[in-house]
Amino acid sequence: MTILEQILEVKKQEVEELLKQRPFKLTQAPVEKPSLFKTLYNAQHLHVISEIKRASPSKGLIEGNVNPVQQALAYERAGAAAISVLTDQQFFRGSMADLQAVSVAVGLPVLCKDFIIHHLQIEQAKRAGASIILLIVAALEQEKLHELFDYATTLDLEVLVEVHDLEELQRALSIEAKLIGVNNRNLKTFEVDLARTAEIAAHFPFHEQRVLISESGIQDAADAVTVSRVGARAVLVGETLMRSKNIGETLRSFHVKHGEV
Ligand SMILES: O=P(O)(O)OC[C@@H](O)[C@@H](O)c1c[nH]c2ccccc12
Repeated sequence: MTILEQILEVKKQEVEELLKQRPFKLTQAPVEKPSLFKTLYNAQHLHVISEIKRASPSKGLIEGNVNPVQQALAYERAGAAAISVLTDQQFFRGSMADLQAVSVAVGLPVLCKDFIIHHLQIEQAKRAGASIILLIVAALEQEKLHELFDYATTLDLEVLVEVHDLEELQRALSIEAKLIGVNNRNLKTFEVDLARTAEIAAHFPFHEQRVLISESGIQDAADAVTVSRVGARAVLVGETLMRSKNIGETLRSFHVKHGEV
């Protein structure tokens, strides 16, 4: 079984639990967040979606003792475009409580980073204050992908649709996804290669109103230049920022000006 298959097995069990807890009570009205799409579409430089990531299946423990709110505030001060919060508990040591605390603390858009396979997870994310959810094309049948995308849209959530190859790009385009992320990490083998972004970019309809985001494996300014050159409007960065001793400096080093590289 690949790691993605293992994670999806656990997600099915989690959804069973969620079904028992239904209906959810909305404890607080979610706060209005700016649109990530608008920020990226109108930007003059490459933006950073900064991730709260304690651990991962590929890297093990990254920063187990992080205070998610302090980390998110540091990202906000440094000029992040959005905060991504891993909410998966078993494989990434995150939680919905992390997301909720971060969403209340920052004014930025907040992405619920999880493996979503059921609409109840989307409701849960919304309830915790997410303004964006992730849908991973490789984890979903096309019909389900479409259904979950439409459902999130009706809840006023933005949707980051994650792809890894050209076939998945076509699937994302066909549901009218506007925020499309290329995961440079293969979720089946953990292999990281920024060439994935270049490959997808070569077939990306930049003339339509869509933005391309390069996810995973961004380590330094040279990597940011590499993906910016092929047309990425943002990078999604976890580990490098989690380990950084100077978040402001690291993050700003990724703010490569468009058209100047
Ligand atoms: O820590 P990195 O290599 O900067 O990667 C961040 C992010 O792209 C990665 O966490 C990620 C991208 N897509 C995912 C899907 C599920 C879990 C995690 C991810």
